[in-house]
Amino acid sequence: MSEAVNTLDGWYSLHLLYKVDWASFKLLEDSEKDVLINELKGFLAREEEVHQKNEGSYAFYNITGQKADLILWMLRPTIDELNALELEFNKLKVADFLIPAYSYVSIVELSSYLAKGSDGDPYENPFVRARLYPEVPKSKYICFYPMDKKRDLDDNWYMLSMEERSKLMYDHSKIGRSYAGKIKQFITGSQGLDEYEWGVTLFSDDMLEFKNIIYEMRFDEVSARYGVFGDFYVGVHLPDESLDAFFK
Ligand code: VOV
Repeated sequence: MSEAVNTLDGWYSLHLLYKVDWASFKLLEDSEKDVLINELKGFLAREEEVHQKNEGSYAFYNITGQKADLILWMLRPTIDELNALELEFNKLKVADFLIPAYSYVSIVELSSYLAKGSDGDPYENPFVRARLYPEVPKSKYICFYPMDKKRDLDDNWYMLSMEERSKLMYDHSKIGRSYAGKIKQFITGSQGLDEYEWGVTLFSDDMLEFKNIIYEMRFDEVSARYGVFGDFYVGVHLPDESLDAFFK
């Protein structure tokens, strides 16, 4: 059996994607829309408060295309908190007009392929903590997709030796690092929690950078040989001040 990689695991992660039932929504009076939008703003303000206190984080974006209209990404120390938050969100008035499109449960993950052995508890290392309990940025654009590593007989990531996987991950990280300052990436592990093995959530102020990095990585062996991808969701940041324009 190949040696399993150790992971450091941070906040729990829940991606919720919804379509808006515009036909029903448009029948509401403006005053009813205002009540609903204000209630949603209250929910997001509470998310922002938690984010500011570094007790969790979140992102709220308008998805482009017909797969969904909205993505709400929430991070918390426990799955119980995410479970309660999902319930709270579903009880908002706006949820009467939202149709679930996709959801993804995972945990912020840091693998040890490239870790330099260091003394002490890694969970106390400030650099590690910043990765495991991250501040999600409010970049203009988001790109989210789930993915697997292949388990075919000929190409099986899980049957490679630790040395081979570490070498491949090193090459992967070299490409990733060339996008420093352009893309912020969050890898969440979902083995045993959801359909795919990882969620990839990227943020950038330039949508083209998503295409650039993902295309470049396709030529790298980790993705070219072993990457299996789910649906891609891209979208535009939906800050508080844009909610009225979005819904009305
Ligand atoms: C800004 C871009 C960027 C950077 C810097 C980066 C770097 C790194 C490092 C250093 C490491 C390993 C340590 C860790 O941090 O876990 C990883 C790990 C990982 N990555 Fe990555 N990745 C990026 C970006 C990036 C992208 C765009 C993708 C999607 C691949 C594609 O073809 O669409 C991806 C995938 C992953 C995955 C699935 C893992 C976990 C693999 C596993 O088997 O455990 N990643 N990644």
